[in-house]
Amino acid sequence: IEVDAIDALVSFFEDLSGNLSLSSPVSGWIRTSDPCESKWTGIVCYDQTPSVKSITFESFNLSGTFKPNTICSIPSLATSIVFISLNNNNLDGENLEAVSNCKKLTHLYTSRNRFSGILPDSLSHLNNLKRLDISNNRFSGSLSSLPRISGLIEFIAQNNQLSGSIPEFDFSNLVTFNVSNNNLSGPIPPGGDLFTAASYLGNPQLCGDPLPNPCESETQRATPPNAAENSDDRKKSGPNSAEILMYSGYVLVGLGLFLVIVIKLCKKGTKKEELVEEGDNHRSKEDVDASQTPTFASNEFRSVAMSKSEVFAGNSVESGPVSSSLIVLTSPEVNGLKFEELLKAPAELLGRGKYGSVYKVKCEEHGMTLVVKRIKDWSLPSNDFKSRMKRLNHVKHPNLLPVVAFYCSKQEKLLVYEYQPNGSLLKFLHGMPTGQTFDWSGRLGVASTIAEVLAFMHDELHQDGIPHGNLKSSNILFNKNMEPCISEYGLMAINNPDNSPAIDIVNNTSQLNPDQIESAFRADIHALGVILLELLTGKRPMVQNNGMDLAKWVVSVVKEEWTVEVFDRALIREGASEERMVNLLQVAIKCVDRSPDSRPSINQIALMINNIKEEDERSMDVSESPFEIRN
Ligand SMILES: Nc1ncnc2c1ncn2[C@@H]1O[C@H](COP(=O)(O)OP(=O)(O)OP(=O)(O)O)[C@@H](O)[C@H]1O
Repeated sequence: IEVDAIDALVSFFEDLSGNLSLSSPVSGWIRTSDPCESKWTGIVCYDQTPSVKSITFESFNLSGTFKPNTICSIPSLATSIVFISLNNNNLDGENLEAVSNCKKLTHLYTSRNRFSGILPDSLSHLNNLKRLDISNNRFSGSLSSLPRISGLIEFIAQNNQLSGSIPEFDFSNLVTFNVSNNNLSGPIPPGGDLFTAASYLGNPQLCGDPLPNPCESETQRATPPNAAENSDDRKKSGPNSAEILMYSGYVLVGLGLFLVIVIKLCKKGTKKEELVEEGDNHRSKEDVDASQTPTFASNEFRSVAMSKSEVFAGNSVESGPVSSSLIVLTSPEVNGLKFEELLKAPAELLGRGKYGSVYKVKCEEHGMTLVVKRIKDWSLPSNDFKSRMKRLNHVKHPNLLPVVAFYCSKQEKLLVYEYQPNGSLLKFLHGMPTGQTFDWSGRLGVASTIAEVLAFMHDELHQDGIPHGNLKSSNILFNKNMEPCISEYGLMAINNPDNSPAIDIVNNTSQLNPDQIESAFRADIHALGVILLELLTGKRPMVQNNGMDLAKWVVSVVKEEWTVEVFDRALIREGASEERMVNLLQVAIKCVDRSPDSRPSINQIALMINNIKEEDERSMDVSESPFEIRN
């Protein structure tokens, strides 16, 4: 790295750090060392060229000033830095408009600081920006220029003092958008209703869909003059009371529908009520006759569903309040599948997990095989479940298995996925027929993909408080191209490896406070660490011979300096690089750290694993040269 860039970085950090002592030790950041070679804290460099890729100082208690001009005026830094995160410090800013000279920036995170003043217009020159988080500061001014950033997929700006109207963003491109608790006013622009009211609440002068208060012209049209007082009252009492009114309406509609269904069922006579036992399910005789083969449908599910067999295709999940018999199909591939067909189709029990049973269901007419997961006793209220489904449906990643349909009632919830023909990572690692191997580069590829998907999902769903909650090797499935996909994101109770009383046996994130949600995300990191350990050791995550779980066992062996002992013999035999296995092991051990706060962030983990993978790929290229000696 050039001297002027090093000088600029050191001055930049001096300005950031302020006078207070930092919450974590920082190494490097002196003029006599190189940021990439000496691995300065908070700096990540590119592998191929020694230049700075990202600067991350999250929760360091930095109390100085963010002066982007110091780094963004140096061409080599301005053209290399893509990621800056200064979340959760005590920073203020100076000459913030200069950040627009860092033209390559894709991520800019400045949440939870003391930034104030007008949000610089020049941010709109950051053409590559994908994610911008300025939440929880004191920024003022308008948002008018931001829609010019065409590729923006995340804009998080709640809890500031922003004013003026909301401009016309390309909402269909945004996956996260939150401007709640500002001073914004006027109507929510077209497309803004793709997000829920939570994205807009706390701006008393904002109106229109999805907020409960219509805009003035609409109010005048809808309410007689003598009702104006009432509508004012409603505004004063705040959106919560209005929301309550709205939801009460939904409840009434739901009750109405429920009554209709019950009456219809009664009219159908008692024939259907003759139940026969089948395993732990009660099924009607008629149903048993209809399909001699076992199906997955419980009587409760079947009776409600059969009385109202509907297929709701495409984005019907968006269409507002729904009755408890609703099944929503969100994938074009399953579009057109009749609900009865799904119910009657032959089903094979794949397993009974902690939270329910999983069935493979063959819908022959459609040439499709689906998987239905039946969860019992998940206390998440139906409305919360539906809004969670809606949110999850917005977040897509090619290596994340989406829910293609769902059903919910108070007693049970059904989730439908496409069947993945190549089994799970658990099976791949621990149930391979002898003679077959799962080689090092394959394992490293899986590790890097899972970390990348998890980083993406955490990024997308952190605001919503939705972690995976049940990440494990049986939930990593190989698709038809043998690519690993994470399944069951955000659907289950929260794993609690730390046995923290804070999140003990809670299965409804909406009941968690922010600290508990944070713990839940950190529990995902622990779970990822266990998967990395399974990949490295080839051992199951369960209790080992001596009564320890895998993480404890690995940590104890490494402490005794017998590190090589932990690796899967197959990897050693294959001649996998010991150095890179140790590097991955170090990442895994950090992930399973007993103190959740000491675990690295998912973005750091994804970067570290990716670096190991890139190094591995490079070494393979070079090793093809006859002069190369492999380590
Ligand atoms: N979409 C799918 N395609 C193929 N196999 C699947 C699919 N979903 C789940 N499975 C497999 O079905 C089996 C049972 O799944 P289940 O989710 O019940 O297991 P689990 O992950 O051990 O339990 P739980 O998630 O309830 O803790 C597992 O082997 C899983 O890999």
